[in-house]
Amino acid sequence: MRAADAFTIKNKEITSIDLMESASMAFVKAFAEEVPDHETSIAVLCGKGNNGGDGLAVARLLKDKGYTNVFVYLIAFSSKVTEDYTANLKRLEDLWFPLVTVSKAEDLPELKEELIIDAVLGSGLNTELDGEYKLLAQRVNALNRRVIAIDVPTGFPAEGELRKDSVYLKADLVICFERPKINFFFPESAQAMKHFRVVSIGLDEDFIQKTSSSYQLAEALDIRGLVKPRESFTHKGTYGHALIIAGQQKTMGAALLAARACLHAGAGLTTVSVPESGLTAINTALPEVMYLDRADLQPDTLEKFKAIAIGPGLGTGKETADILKTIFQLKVPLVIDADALNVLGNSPDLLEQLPSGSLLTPHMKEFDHLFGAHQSWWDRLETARKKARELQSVIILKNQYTFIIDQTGDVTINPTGNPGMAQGGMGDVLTGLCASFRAQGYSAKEAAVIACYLHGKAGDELAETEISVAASELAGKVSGTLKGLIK
Ligand SMILES: NC(=O)C1=CN([C@@H]2O[C@H](COP(=O)(O)OP(=O)(O)OC[C@H]3O[C@@H](n4cnc5c(N)ncnc54)[C@H](OP(=O)(O)O)[C@@H]3O)[C@@H](O)[C@H]2O)[C@@H](O)CC1
Ligand SMILES: [K+]
Repeated sequence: MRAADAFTIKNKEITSIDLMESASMAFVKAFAEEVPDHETSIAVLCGKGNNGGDGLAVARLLKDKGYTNVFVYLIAFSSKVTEDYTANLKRLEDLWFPLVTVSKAEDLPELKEELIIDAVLGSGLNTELDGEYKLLAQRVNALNRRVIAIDVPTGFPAEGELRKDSVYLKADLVICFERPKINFFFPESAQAMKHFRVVSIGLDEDFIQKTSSSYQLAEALDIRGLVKPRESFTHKGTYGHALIIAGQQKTMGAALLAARACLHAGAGLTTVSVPESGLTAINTALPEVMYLDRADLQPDTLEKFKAIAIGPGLGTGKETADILKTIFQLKVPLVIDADALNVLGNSPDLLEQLPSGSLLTPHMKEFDHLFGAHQSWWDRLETARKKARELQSVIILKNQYTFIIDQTGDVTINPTGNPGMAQGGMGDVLTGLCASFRAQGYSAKEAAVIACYLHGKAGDELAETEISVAASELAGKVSGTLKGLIK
């Protein structure tokens, strides 16, 4: 993003001070939606870099907009200032704006304001906070006021490991410029911020698009671009035959959920392989779904499938390992989940035989069981990027924001989904969706991106009217949600 700033200034005939003005205006517009009451008393804490420069411009623009109680505190711990900071300070001084200079954290007065705007440090941060900045952050945190940060919370690195003992100036909301930072998507970011929103500041979009970044945020438009419309004269054979190998006598529900999702996501045919005791349940609950006896899981029977998903409720015993050995010999695209992942975690030799182009769908525990324990999500994601390249497979690392890591190590972040979906069976549904899209001929990465986005989006739609979302309900909803996405 810093490169995009520089490119825009150079090529769009916009000066850096005007870009700062544009960023500050975008901030103020979003701020006004969040804090509509113009009487709110606001303290703007400004460091001496460009983040502080934004803060000074924001204070002036808030006044212009009719906010009557805006107070500026100049956090003067450093002797260095930027040019645009100085220019914005002059603009404020010309308006006789009252300014309080804070040379040491202990000099910060007992702030009376209801709301604090954090413009102390932004993306220029080069190491974790210590000294006066750390003391300042701790003092402000202790006030327990509502804090809205400009671009990033002070002390929060845009990328790299988020250490548990780091100190940040905690924000309720971050209004950040142009693109979210990768570290916003890790659970550890909760130590520094509750929510974020992104505002456009007019950076050169072509440049951003062309600049290769290892991280992409999935958007509805991407899904529209990926999903192929259904053409006339197509038939069930066009949309592939998926097989789901899942369930034991006491975990039949997992198989039913995966099969249900596979069916509703549009596979031409769905077959499920469960113990025979599950046959009645399949016939009753999912009359469209066919059954394959476990004894028939042999290479010549399996070659005909366009995708095979394995794992939900399957158990971690020898049977699962044996089935994995069989399907690893085939040329059929695979989706590996749950107990099948745990079996691979138990046997590295078998993991080495994983066919390229497979799709793995671990949650954090399954991931760490497969590839070793991790202290931070940054490290976990780095391992996922390495392993996806080594295995030439796609990894869906499930989390509040799910990461989809492709064979080149690039990461697509899925933004859909909500806490209402925190219920058992959701992973089984996702596996069914992956199998369905793989069977329909999508690549492992395409299938993963469509499945994750659709899964969360269907959940979001249900959560508009429901506190919690049941997995079976979600599985039944995906077809309608997909239709809405591609309209
Ligand atoms: N580029 C653009 O065109 C636009 C940029 N914009 C805005 O600029 C922000 C980035 O501004 P920035 O690059 O000036 O850095 P900023 O975050 O203000 O801090 C710089 C100072 O912090 C210091 N410092 C670093 N780490 C430290 C630490 N741990 N503890 C203590 N000090 C530390 C560092 O000192 P140094 O290490 O260099 O001696 C330096 O003096 C960005 O977030 C956005 O808000 C928008 O206006 C849009 C246009
Ligand atoms: K900040």
